[in-house]
Amino acid sequence: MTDATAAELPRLVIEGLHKRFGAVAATAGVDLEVRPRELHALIGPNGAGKTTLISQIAGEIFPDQGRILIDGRDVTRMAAYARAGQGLARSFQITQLFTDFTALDNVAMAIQARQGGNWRCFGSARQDRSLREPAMAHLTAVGLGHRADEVVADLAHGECRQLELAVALAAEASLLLLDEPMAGLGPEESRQMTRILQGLKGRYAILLVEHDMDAVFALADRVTVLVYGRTLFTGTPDEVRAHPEVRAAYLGDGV
Ligand SMILES: Nc1ncnc2c1ncn2[C@@H]1O[C@H](COP(=O)(O)OP(=O)(O)OP(=O)(O)O)[C@@H](O)[C@H]1O
Repeated sequence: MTDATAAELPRLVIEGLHKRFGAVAATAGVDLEVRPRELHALIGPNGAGKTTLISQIAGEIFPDQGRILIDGRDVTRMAAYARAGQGLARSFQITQLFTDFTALDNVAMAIQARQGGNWRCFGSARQDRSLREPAMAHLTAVGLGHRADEVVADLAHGECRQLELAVALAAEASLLLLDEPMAGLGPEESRQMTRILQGLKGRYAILLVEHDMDAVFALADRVTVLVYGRTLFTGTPDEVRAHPEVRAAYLGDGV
């Protein structure tokens, strides 16, 4: 393989993924590719299977059929923690923040965990510049540098979202699964999160599940539309807006 072809290898490939819950086919044949440094949005009506798909990519549930490849490596049966070693991080629906610690502490702990450190020794590590400096850089990247010394319990909801993103970045993730980052945010917080994701775009491969169509169309390089657990269409935001079946199945509903 030449360097050029290696550079173009998709970060994430989903092939023919199926997952049933009893009678419900939550994922019923999904194909999807996320290219290097692409921000790829996943949209679809409620119940289309978006979260089920993200959970399979993260390794929290296993598919019945199909394959998941990260950087060409088959991870379909790999445990969730091992996928983190492949550069994968999921954020927003499952992240646990330590509410009695500061924003900076939370990010520093994520770095320490990534390095194989022990959180019980964290008190002494708080003063460790090798943790604090990169932690501050991640906080700054998500627009939270000025709140570094705030205890998490005192942060606003939107700021916790920003911190969760910093924690994912601290895990040295290069392939981010972002599950509804705008959920529960007010209009100004959503715009702030859109600006933050715009700043991360091009530095990471991102698969973004989001119902906020303004954010999706502002951010995405490409969009995949899921309907009834299947890939209906993948294209640029303009192609998705113009696609008759997508309009009928999703956008035409005034979503
Ligand atoms: N653990 C489960 N057990 C049974 N059914 C499930 C389970 N998880 C999801 N489902 C069903 O699978 C289908 C897809 O659900 P999923 O949450 O993946 O959709 P979604 O596109 O993320 O929806 P939303 O936009 O509302 O979050 C739904 O019919 C849901 O009820």
